Amino acid sequence: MNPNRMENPTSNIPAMTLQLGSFQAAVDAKLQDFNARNFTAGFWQKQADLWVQDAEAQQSLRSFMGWLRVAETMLPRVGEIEEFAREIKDAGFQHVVVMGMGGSTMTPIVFKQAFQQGPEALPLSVLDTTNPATVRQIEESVPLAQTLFVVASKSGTTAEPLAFGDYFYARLKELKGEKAGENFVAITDPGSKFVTQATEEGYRRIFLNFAEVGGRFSALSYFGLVPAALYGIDIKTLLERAIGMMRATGAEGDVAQNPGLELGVALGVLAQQGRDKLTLVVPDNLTDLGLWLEQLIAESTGKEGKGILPLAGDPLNGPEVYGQDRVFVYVGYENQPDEENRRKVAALAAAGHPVITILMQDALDLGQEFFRWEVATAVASAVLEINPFDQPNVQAAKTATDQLMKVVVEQGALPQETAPVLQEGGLDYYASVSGGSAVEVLRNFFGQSQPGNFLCIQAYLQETPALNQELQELRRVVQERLHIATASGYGPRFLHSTGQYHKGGPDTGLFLQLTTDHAQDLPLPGRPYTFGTFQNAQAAGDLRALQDYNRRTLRVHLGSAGEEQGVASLLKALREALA
Ligand SMILES: O=P(O)(O)OC[C@H]1O[C@H](O)[C@H](O)[C@@H](O)[C@@H]1O
Repeated sequence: MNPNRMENPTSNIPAMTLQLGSFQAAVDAKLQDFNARNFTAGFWQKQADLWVQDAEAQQSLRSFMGWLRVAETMLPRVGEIEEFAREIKDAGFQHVVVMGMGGSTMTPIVFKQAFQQGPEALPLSVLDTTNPATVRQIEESVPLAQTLFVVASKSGTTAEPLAFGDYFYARLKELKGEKAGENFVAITDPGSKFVTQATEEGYRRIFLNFAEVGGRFSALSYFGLVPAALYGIDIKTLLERAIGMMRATGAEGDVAQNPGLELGVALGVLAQQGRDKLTLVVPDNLTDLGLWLEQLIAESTGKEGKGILPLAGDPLNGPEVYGQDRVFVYVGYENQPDEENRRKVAALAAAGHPVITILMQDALDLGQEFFRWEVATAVASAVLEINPFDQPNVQAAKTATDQLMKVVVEQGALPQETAPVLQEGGLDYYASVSGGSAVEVLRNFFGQSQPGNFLCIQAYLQETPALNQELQELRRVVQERLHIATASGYGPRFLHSTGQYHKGGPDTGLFLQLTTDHAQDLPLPGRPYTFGTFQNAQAAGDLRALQDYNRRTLRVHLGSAGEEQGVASLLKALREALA
């Protein structure tokens, strides 16, 4: 590492190159306009009228800007967190499972992929799905009595983390009786209801985070740092590099060039010009950074019919395949050639697509990058004149799910479904389009596609490498035949991420929901329903919410065909439908 890094931190900011082609002039004009309005100074002073004009919205916006200086707040607490990590190791723990949704677990997911486990540290798993097969898989893969469960929920009221906590607490009680709490840690906001529960259940430790730091902006707070320290990451350096980026973006006064402002203005202006699909290209060891960026950008900007749609994992192809709605962002490492990706991205730039490139020195630069992207997301939201810190349409799916769960509690099962438009080969198709065969239903559904649209696969299934491959192939077929963007997410994870954009952003999505019968379901202790019913209710609730927003939806229930086999049949029909 460069020994001068802390003396002059801004000199080590990872290189960012913007190749904006014909969009450069519009971006420059907006930058000039922002600079003339002293945007950077106002930004750090939390001047809410830079975003919205409504007084109530301004007040709410200001109250969620604690992330601006959270890295500085956390730096003196590094000792406390590292001491805790040592205590856990000394107590004989052998594994850590972080459980939560959205912003509360996305950062550990990135860390687990981007870093090697530290030599003195513990292996890490993350649970962020109600899928019973996944819960079971995690349970079977860890030594339960020697596992530390970190329940991470800012609000302390999110249904999933509370269910995960209750499930594993009951399992630990069977093993350790009244001492079960020794294996549990909470990260939550002061005063949340969960603080009371965790205290009553004798949790080993409760880390109180900060009310003014929102979930998706919490990477550099306890939510990101406690799992990072347990996994053996040098959190001091991570924070120091984030502080370097704070300075570069004007935390200590004016700067000649502000990398967060430049990125944010570019993304905001490009979106206004129709380049609203932010297509992420990363090397294999950074694919989960794509998930982190998705939740940050989609949930912050996807509202009021506007927004930037970040796409993680959209197949990288030749320029002729893409429409005019793309901006490509490559994030990689200076010293990692990643030749194929870089060559393809260069071809896209040469063909006139806007391309942004960010090269990090090593994974610890993620500290800086989290902060750069947080600033850029807030800036892009100012260009779009929206409040980046609320998520008004996430609630729609939660409310619909809650209503369905009420029926489950009262009547013992989810309400009867309407009949599918088609049943074929063990698969049930539910859609507003009809057809006499799967091929026809798919042809009619995708026949609605227009330039600038996107396919969104919503898989309420067990994530496996084989299924990932199949879904990727499905995306490739749609991308190559229809020339539209493709997104894919596992439910309920994406509900706490891109789900906001799906309902609050522009009406350009074609939503393909995949559900299954849960062959090996798991009961939830103290509740009259199973994980499987919970996941099905989440799928049904979100489908209802999407339909309430008049989105185009197709649900394919894979039934008991087996998930991989079911998707394989669907893929076969899709190939024929789009031939
Ligand atoms: O941390 P929690 O309060 O449990 O919230 C978890 C997630 O829930 C919601 O869906 C929000 O839209 C996300 O921004 C948040 O990260």
